[in-house]
Amino acid sequence: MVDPVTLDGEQTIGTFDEKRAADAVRELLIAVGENPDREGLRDTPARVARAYKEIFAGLWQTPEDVLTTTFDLGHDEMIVVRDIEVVSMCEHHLLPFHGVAHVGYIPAESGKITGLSKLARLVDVFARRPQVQERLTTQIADSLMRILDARGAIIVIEAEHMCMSVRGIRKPGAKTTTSAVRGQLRNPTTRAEAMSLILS
Ligand SMILES: Nc1nc2c(ncn2[C@@H]2O[C@H](COP(=O)(O)OP(=O)(O)OP(=O)(O)O)[C@@H](O)[C@H]2O)c(=O)[nH]1
Ligand SMILES: [Zn+2]
Repeated sequence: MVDPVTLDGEQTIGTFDEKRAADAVRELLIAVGENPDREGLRDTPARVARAYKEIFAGLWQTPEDVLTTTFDLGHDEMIVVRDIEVVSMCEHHLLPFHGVAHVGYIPAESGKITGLSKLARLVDVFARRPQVQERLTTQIADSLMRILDARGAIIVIEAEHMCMSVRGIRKPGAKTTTSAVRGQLRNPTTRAEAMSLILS
């Protein structure tokens, strides 16, 4: 058994236990009144366990793991990547929420920037965990500020929550927008410029 790892100095977790997850899914099937031994469900517990391992893979990664490649391009102005597809799991119901993330930052004066794909990877590190949309948004912003020494960061996430569409209040199509703004992007003019890039 691997030692528990500490992520972002805030979270201590164990390993993904595939057998335990499969046993739990089997129990769940029994609890809902199904027969987990019927042919169609026989492989389901193991399959669901593998799916959860993938869906929650972000629990095994740190933002530092993906923001490794940095260049000094002498570019110290705002960079925005729009419409990064995001799929995460609401921690209240373990149902997906999905939508898009827009990620912008102002690099450190040194011009330390990261590869564009790394911004999408950063989104995934935090999305692939049991989440709430607000925390997902702030964790991305805080990582950019901390790891890239960014002078500013702005993250906007628009998502639809399955827990609001397929159960409970049942309002398909309702979208939730969250934002996190840090550093120089709190300045109203800079923020407005970022928002115009995000919304364009
Ligand atoms: N703020 C926030 N709330 C969320 C998120 N995902 C789900 N929720 C909400 O979490 C709340 C949980 O409320 P509870 O009253 O404990 O659970 P519930 O009885 O299943 O609530 P209903 O969904 O209203 O039926 C619900 O209002 C969800 O809509 C999220 O990312 N952020
Ligand atoms: Zn939910």
